[in-house]
Amino acid sequence: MNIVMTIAGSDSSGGAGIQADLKTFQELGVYGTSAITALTAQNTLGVSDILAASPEFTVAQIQAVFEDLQVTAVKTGMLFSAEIIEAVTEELQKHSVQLVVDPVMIAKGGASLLQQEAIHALKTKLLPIATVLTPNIPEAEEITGIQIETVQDIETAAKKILALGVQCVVMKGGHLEGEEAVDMVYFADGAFFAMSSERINTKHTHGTGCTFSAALTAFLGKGYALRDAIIEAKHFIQAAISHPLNIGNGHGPTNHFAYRKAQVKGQVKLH
Ligand SMILES: Nc1ncnc2c1ncn2[C@@H]1O[C@H](COP(=O)(O)OP(=O)(O)O)[C@@H](O)[C@H]1O
Ligand SMILES: Cc1ncc(COP(=O)(O)OP(=O)(O)O)c(N)n1
Repeated sequence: MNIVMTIAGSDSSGGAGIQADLKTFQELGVYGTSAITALTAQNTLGVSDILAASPEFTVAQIQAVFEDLQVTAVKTGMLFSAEIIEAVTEELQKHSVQLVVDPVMIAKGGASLLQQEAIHALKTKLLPIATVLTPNIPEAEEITGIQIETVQDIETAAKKILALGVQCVVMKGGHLEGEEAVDMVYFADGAFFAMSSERINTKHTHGTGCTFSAALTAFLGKGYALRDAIIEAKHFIQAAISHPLNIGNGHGPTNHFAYRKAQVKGQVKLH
């Protein structure tokens, strides 16, 4: 059995965070474990409260799992504070795992899920040990200080991120405009490719980034090569966005159960 882990915050409404990750893991046939960094009181309209775990308790969860189970791939989501990032990095450095870092910063409703002063720790501690970083455009802007408006800006920002030590960066284009949702993938060795899929006209995109990075982690845990895992994760999120559940009064969740039933072949084009 392939065992993977998510280190992230709990979303009480189940569309993002730990809940989205575990549903995605289950759907992709890997065994999901978790370390919860924070509880959020949240629904499809927004986040109303946050209770962070201590760095010590976050690490205790990771240690309990790793002492007993053979985890091969880990993702991080909401990490909330510099103290949690530092503690998680120190612990993960002891293990040989593929690490997907989703640099969760702001929820769709505008709530801050990462303290401003934690961005330095993300860049200097966690990124150097990461296999792949999956920022959306605002997150890439925050990490690099570059205002991203053009494809050239995306490339410049990606190169700045790779210089921090991560092996690969997926610049997610969900926040851009256009008929296609385009993600651009850059590797430290200079390789590059872009993936595009039809942009679905929907407000039900709560947890898209969490779900994409969880699917990527699951495919890495199953032994896929990094490039193939990224492409298959894009298929997974496209299926999840294309088959809406239509629940809640705000930004509803994606459908984590659509991938197996949906016809995903040909939905993602590579450039
Ligand atoms: N409306 C959409 N239609 C199709 N794909 C989308 C849509 N919105 C986001 N995506 C895809 O979902 C994934 C997550 O992207 P994004 O929404 O930018 O992340 P985040 O949730 O971190 O803001 C990316 O692969 C992106 O291209
Ligand atoms: C607990 C928790 N973690 C992460 C997020 C943000 O998830 P993301 O996938 O970036 O989705 P949106 O916030 O853009 O919908 C969250 N809301 N809660």
